[in-house]
Amino acid sequence: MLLVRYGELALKKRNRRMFEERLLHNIRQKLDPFSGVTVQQTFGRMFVHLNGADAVSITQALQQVFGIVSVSPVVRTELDIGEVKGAALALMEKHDMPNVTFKVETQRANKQFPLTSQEVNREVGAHVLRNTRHLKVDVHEPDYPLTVEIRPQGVFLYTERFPGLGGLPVGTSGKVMLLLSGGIDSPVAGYFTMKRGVEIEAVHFHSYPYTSERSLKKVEDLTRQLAVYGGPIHLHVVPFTEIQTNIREQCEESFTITVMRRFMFRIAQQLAEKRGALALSTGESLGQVASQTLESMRAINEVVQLPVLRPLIGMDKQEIIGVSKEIGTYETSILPYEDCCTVFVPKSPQTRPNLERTRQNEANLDVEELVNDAVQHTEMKTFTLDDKREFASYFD
Ligand SMILES: Nc1ncnc2c1ncn2[C@@H]1O[C@H](COP(=O)(O)OP(=O)(O)OP(=O)(O)O)[C@@H](O)[C@H]1O
Repeated sequence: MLLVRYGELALKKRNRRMFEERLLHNIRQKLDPFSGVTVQQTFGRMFVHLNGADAVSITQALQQVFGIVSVSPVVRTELDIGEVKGAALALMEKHDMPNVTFKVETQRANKQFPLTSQEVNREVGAHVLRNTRHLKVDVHEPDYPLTVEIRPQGVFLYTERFPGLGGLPVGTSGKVMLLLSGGIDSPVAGYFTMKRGVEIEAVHFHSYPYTSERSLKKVEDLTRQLAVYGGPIHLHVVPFTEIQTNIREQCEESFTITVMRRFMFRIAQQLAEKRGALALSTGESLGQVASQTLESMRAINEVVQLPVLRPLIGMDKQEIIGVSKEIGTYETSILPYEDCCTVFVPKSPQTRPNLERTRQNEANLDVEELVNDAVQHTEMKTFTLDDKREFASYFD
């Protein structure tokens, strides 16, 4: 079986129970495709009973679940030193090669056990040394620390510890609406938002026919990739052509980007309120492009009341690219595509838009009607880890 450790030990009692229940739910959901596998929560950790399923694939799946600190394949024996020695030898035999070292580390949480930790270390270590050809003991830097945990329910032995993603289980910190473009940054922002336990829904602004079906497919693929970490994700696709056309006709060219972003935020906020999301999240970082200066952010933020999370604010482009490669979104993000923001690019956009002039630029637009109309025609699709379960629906 697999031993799953989780962190955030500072959590208070009530929060801790919620954390554990949610983590258990998320692990079960993640392991749903593996038949026969069961999960059990006991004494501050979880055990995954493999029942014949492949330990490597399941460990990899668990390494994509937020809230898990590490995973170890473990062997359980009865509270009997003879059995412990046998299990220790079976675990170490596969590493019996020249120049490989080990060390037995016993933790005795069960004081009823007749031997002390030191005695278990000695007996188990001696048994392994006697029955293998090459293995040697190194107490300082062993290749394989062999942990023996003696607990009331039995003895648990393991040599490996695979790191998890850490963070909090998705669903323990409320819901956020992520503005998801087809670029590199916003999927990474979605990943970091989920890392702190937030469930996300995504919103994408699509300017058909200026932006193609292919660019929409790309955003759907990115949503699917984020669902690997967050469970099923709803994607709201907003028709944005009408608004962009109006902006182009009515606004000074240099203000089009700022005004367009204000519309995106207004619409995202309405959708967030409909769906019970408490904040927006974007892939903005400071100073990367003209629209990402503090002055721009202030002009854009002005139109919403919900908090706007910007998880990438302290990151350099190279760091963001590094994360996007690790989480598997990079290859999709760099596919050529048109975003609604790149279709009508002004020659010299305002880098420090003045608030008063921004408002004046919207004076000739029927903001409320345009926003309501876009929200009404928004289409919602749901993407899960398992593509076959994808379905589409509409809401008014
Ligand atoms: N078509 C869109 N649909 C939804 N959100 C968008 C769209 N275009 C931009 N955004 C949001 O605005 C943010 C800033 O967009 P911008 O194009 O200025 O930056 P970017 O650094 O290229 O971001 P990204 O790599 O995520 O596209 C994006 O990270 C995303 O959150």
